[in-house]
Amino acid sequence: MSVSAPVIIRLLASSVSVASRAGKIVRDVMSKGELGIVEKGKDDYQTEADRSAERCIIDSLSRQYPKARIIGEEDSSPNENEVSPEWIVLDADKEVLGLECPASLKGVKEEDIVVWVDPLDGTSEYTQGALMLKRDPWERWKMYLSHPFISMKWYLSLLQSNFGFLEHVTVLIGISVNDKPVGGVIHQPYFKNQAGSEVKMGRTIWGLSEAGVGGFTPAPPPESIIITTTRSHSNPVVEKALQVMNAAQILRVGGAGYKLLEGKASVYVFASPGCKKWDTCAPEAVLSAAGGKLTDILGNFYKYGANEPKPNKTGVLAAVNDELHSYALNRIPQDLKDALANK
Ligand SMILES: Nc1ncnc2c1ncn2[C@@H]1O[C@H](COP(=O)(O)O)[C@@H](OP(=O)(O)O)[C@H]1O
Ligand SMILES: [Mg+2]
Ligand SMILES: [Mg+2]
Ligand SMILES: [Mg+2]
Repeated sequence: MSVSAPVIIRLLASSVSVASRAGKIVRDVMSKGELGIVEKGKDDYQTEADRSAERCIIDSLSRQYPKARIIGEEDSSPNENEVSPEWIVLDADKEVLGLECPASLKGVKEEDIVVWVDPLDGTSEYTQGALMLKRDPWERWKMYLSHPFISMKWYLSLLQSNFGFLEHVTVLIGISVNDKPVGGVIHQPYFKNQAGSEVKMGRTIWGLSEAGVGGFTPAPPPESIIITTTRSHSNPVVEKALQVMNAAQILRVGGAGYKLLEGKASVYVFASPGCKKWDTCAPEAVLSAAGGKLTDILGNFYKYGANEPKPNKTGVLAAVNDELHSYALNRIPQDLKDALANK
């Protein structure tokens, strides 16, 4: 790797490479079918894929950037004996390495960086996707019975959904400096790239402040207001904030990363404290590098320093441009904003 490139560029390039490897781990765990689901809290689950992908990312990055602070959702402390050598990725994406570093980021030192890692965003959709890979209806029913957190309503919607919701799953690596997300990687393990008759799985998108985005072409926003929100963590306050938007359509999809990528929606509204810093750091960096804005429901930016609280207590409001962000912010009633702020 070019040691002459500024550390932000090298770290972003390393993150692009390791995110693809983590995506392969996510697919491999699913193919094996042993998900190893652990309940962390209410509506909050972890699988073997979350744990292994996190070890792959954190070990790979911390070996190369020992002075950066790296924080992962799953808190899986690196243990030399458990990390398979194939999970250590030391190469770096060539396209990102060749980027011109913005002047404001050239002087950033490794110790100034905080990296927020969500090894698998959309765990609910991932575990539900596993059901759909069971072709035998009896096997599928038995697996459903071992997923006590999937309601009958969801089960029926899954049966209608063909491929489940695996496309909603992403791997997120967000890079912050001075509390601000400046670089982000969003990898989609189940994105299908059609090359002739061959299908290659996986796509990686990156964004760097003042430099732009790569790995995809941002679509122009839809003409009418289309909102995206949670599929699996709704509640009456979340619904109230959606009703006031006067939206032409509401798309309910999984994961924080996927909502901002999908290209079909222009605003993401989530009036709930459920998302954490690892859910929003990479998406905020990519969105803002593409001209969008992500704040809480009150319109304030979150801070991404290592000692900041992990929960995004006052919800998420994101839009593809400032105008739509202001529109959505003004529509949310003050009493709802106060209720979240005082929770
Ligand atoms: N009420 C809640 N409890 C736990 N996690 C929540 C939550 N609401 C949102 N989240 C987290 O925020 C991310 C996006 O949520 P959603 O898909 O509902 O929009 C998910 O990340 P993970 O899948 O990485 O855990 C999810 O777990
Ligand atoms: Mg989780
Ligand atoms: Mg997440
Ligand atoms: Mg996660």
